[in-house]
Amino acid sequence: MMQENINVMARVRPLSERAGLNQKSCLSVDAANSTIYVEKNKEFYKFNKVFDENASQEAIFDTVAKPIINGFLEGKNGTIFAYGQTASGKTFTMLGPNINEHNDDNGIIPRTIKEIFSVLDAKVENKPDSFKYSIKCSFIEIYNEQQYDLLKKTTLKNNINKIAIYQKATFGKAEEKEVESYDACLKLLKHGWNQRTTASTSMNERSSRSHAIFIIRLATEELAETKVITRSSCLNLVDLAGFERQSQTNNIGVQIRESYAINNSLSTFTHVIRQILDGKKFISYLDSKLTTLLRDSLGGNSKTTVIFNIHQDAQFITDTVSVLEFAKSVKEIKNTISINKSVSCEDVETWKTEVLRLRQENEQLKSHQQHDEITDKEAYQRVMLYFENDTAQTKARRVEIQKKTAEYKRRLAMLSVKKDDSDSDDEL
Ligand SMILES: Nc1ncnc2c1ncn2[C@@H]1O[C@H](COP(=O)(O)OP(=O)(O)OP(=O)(O)O)[C@@H](O)[C@H]1O
Repeated sequence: MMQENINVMARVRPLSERAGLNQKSCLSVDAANSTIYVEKNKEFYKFNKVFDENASQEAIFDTVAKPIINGFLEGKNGTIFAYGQTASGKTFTMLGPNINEHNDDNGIIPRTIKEIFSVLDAKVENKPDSFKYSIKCSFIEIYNEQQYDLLKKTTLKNNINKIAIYQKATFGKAEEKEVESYDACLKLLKHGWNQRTTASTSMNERSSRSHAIFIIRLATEELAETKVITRSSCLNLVDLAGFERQSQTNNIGVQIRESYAINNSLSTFTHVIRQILDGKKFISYLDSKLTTLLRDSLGGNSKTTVIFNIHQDAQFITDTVSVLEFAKSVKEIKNTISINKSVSCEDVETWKTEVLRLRQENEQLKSHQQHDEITDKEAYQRVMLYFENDTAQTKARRVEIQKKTAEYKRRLAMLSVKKDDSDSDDEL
C-alpha cells in the first residue's frame, strides 16, 4: 500500500468564437512550468501539468491517462475526472467532438479502451497458456440526482421516455456487459453516449445535463513462475456536468431544475473534498449519488487524476478563479492505493493439471457432439458392443451402461426400429 496525492492537471480551452464578439483572455499559460497566471488577482496557479489551448488530444491522453491505465493493468483502481464550468471542454477532453474509430480528435475514453485492449491482447498472444483476462463495462448517468443505466437497451430518443424506463433502476445495480474487443467496447460507449441527456444552452450548443461515468472492470489470471496470480481492478472515467450561473446560461423551465441539481451535486462534491482536507472523521459521501459512487476515488483506494478544464474568456473570470482555487485544494488529497491481487496457493503443477483437464473435457465435449450426429441405432450398437467387450466393468459402470442401453432402447422404440433385445438386457 502506498499513499499518493491526487494528480491535478489543467487544460485551457481556446477562446470561444462568437460572432461579433472580440474575446479576451483572462489568464496566461506557461505550459513548460505547468503554471497559469491570472492578472486580476495576481495569482500563479501551479499544477502537476498544465496544457495550453494548442495541446493535442494525444498529448492529453499520454500524460493524463497512460499512468492511470498502467496502474489499472497491474491491478490498481483508477479514476479520471473532468471538472469545470459549462462549455469549458470536459466532454471534448473525455470523449472528443464525437466517437469515431479513426479520429485524431478522439478523447480520453475511446483512446483508453483502445490502449487497454491492445496491451491485453498482445499479452495473450505472447503467453496464450499462462494469461487470460476479462473486461466488463457499465455506463452510469446521474441526472437530477437519479441514477440511470445508459447501457440498457432502448430505441427511445426522447429523454422523458428514457427517464420513465430507468427510474426504477436501483442504485449501484447498473448492468455490466462483458466485451471482448475494442470494436465491441466502442460500440457500447457510443450506444450509451447517445442516450445521455444533453441540451442546448446559450453557453454550449450541446451541454451535458448529467454526470456520466464509464466504468471498466478488469480481471486477469496469470501464471508467474510457480504461482497463479489473479488481479482485479476498476477504472472510472468521469465526465462531470459543468456548473453554471443562471445569469450566463439564460436557462428556462426544465433546464433550471437540471442546473439546480448539477450545482447541488457539485457543491456536495466540493464539500466532501473540503472534509477530507480538513481531516474530518466523518465524510458525507452519502450526501449525493456522485460522491457515493466515487468514494474510493476521493480519499480511498484509487489512483486518481482530475483534469480541470479552464475557460479563458475574460467574461468568465469569476468562475475561472473559483475553479483554479478549487483545483489548488484538490492537489492536497491523498489516496491510499493498493494492488488488488491474490496469489493462489496452487503451484504450477496444479495449474498445468487443471489446464490439461479442461482440454480433455473440451475434447470429450467435441466427441460427444460428433456422437450426437450418429443415428440412434448406431449409438445403441456401440453401447452394446462396448458392454460385450468389457468383461472387467465395475458394478457401478455396468449400471450406468444399463441406463444408457435403456435410454437408447427407448429412443429406438420411438423410431419404431424393431429389435428383440430382452436377452441382452438379462445378461447385464
Ligand atoms: N480544447 C478544445 N479545442 C477545440 N474545441 C474545444 C476544446 N474544448 C472545448 N471545445 C469546444 O467547445 C465547446 C464546448 O465544449 P464541451 O461540450 O466539451 O464543454 P463541457 O465542459 O463538456 O460543457 P457542459 O458542461 O455544458 O457539458 C464544444 O463545441 C467543443 O468542441
